[in-house]
Amino acid sequence: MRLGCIGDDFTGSSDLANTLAKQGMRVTQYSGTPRTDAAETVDAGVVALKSRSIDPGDAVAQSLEALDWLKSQGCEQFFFKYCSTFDSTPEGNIGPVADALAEALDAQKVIVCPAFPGTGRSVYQGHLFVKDTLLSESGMQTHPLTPMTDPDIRRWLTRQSRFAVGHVAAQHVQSGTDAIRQCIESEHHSGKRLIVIDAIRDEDLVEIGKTAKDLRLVTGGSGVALGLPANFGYTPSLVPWTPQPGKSIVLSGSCSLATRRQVKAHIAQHPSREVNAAEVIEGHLTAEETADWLLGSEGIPMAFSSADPDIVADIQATYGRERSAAALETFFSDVAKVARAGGATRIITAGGETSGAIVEGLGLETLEIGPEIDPGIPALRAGPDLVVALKSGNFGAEDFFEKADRMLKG
Ligand SMILES: Nc1ncnc2c1ncn2[C@@H]1O[C@H](COP(=O)(O)OP(=O)(O)O)[C@@H](O)[C@H]1O
Ligand SMILES: O=C(O)[C@@H](O)C(=O)COP(=O)(O)O
Repeated sequence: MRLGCIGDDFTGSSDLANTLAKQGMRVTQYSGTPRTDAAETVDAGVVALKSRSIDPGDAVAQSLEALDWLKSQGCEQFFFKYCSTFDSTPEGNIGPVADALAEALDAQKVIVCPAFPGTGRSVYQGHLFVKDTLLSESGMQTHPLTPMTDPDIRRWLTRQSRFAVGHVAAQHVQSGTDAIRQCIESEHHSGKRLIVIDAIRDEDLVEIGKTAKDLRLVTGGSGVALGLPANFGYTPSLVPWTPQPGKSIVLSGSCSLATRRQVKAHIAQHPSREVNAAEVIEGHLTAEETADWLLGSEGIPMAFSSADPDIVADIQATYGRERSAAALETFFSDVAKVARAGGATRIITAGGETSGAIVEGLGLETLEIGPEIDPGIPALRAGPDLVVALKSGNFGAEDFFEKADRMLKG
C-alpha cells in the first residue's frame, strides 16, 4: 500500500476512493481500522471512520489507530479526508484530528484544501464557496449536526486547531508548483503549520497535488487527491464493474438540500414511504415493518426521513440533536439488515452519517470501488451478491437514485 487515507465519514471515504481509482490506483475502502493486513494488490487504502460528529477526543483516538494500521501496511504518504463543505463544529473534528496526525507524522507543513470544483466547491481568499454562494448561505448553515455558519476556513480552523493557520492565495496557486511551494515554505517559516490553499479549478488541484509529492500528510476534500496518484506513477484508467441483478432499495436519512430535491423527484416515480422521526424515536415504527414494505414494493422503493430544516429543528428541540440522530441512524441500519436478510442486493443510501450506520450495521468490512455514478459517488461492491452506493448529502443529479440503480444493475 502506497497511500494511506483516513476518511471522517463513509460517503466521503467513497468519494476519495473514487478519485483515486479513476486516477489508476487500486483502492479498497475499509469500514473502521481492519484487524488484519490488506491484500497485496491494494495501492491506496481508505479507512472510513464515523468520526465527523463524535467527541473530538474519540475522533483523534480512532484516527491515530487508523494511522498506525496504514503505517504498518507500508504507506509512504497519508491523506485525511473531510467534507468539501468542511463539516465540523467550532470544537472539531477537522482541527484536532489534523493536529494529531501532523504530530504523529512529524508533518510541519500540512495542506488544508476542501475544494472540489467538480461539485461546485471552491476556495478563494480562504473562503469556501458552494457554487456561487458562500458556504454559510449555501444551506449548510442549517445542517442537522454540523451547521456551517462561517465561510472563512482559516478563521473556522483557527478555532479548532492548536497550530497557527496559514494561507496560500489563488494568484500564487495559479502560478504553478514552484510558486505554491515557495508560499508554503514562507508560511512554514512564519510559524504556520496548517496551511489553507485556495483552489477554484481542477488545474489548481493538479498543481497542488504535484507540490504535495514530498509532504507526509495532506488533508482535504477528494479534489486535492486528484494530483496525488501521478506522484506514484499511476495514470487514469477505466474502473471495471460486474452488474448486480436482484432487488434494490433506497434509504435516505440525509436532510441536505440536494437530497431533498432527489427525494422529491424519486417520490414522483417510485413507491416511497416517509419515515416519521418522532414515531421512530418514540418506538412506534419498527424497522421490520419498513423493511417488509420495501421488499414487497415494485421498482426502486425508498424509505426516507429527509426533511426540511424547520421540521428537523422541531424534532431536535423536542428530543435533542444526538438522541434523534442516533435513533434514526439505528433505525435505518436495522431496516438495511432486515432488508438484506430478506433478499435486497442493491442498497442505495443517502447521507454520510446514515450511510456509516448502515454499512457498519450490515457488517461490510471492505468495499471495492467501481465506476463513478455522479461526481464523487462510485458504485461499490460489498460482496458476491451485494452492491451499494453511498451518496453524500449534497452530491448527485436530481434523478440520482434511478441513475445509481441503473449503474449498479449494469
Ligand atoms: N427528520 C429528521 N429529523 C431530525 N434528524 C434527522 C431527520 N432525518 C435525518 N436526521 C438526522 O440528520 C443527520 C443527517 O446526517 P447525514 O446522514 O450525514 O446526512 P448528510 O450527508 O446530508 O449530512 C443524521 O444523523 C440523521 O439521522
Ligand atoms: O467532500 C464531500 O463533500 C463528500 O465527500 C462528503 O464528505 C460528504 O459528506 P456528507 O454530505 O455528510 O455525506
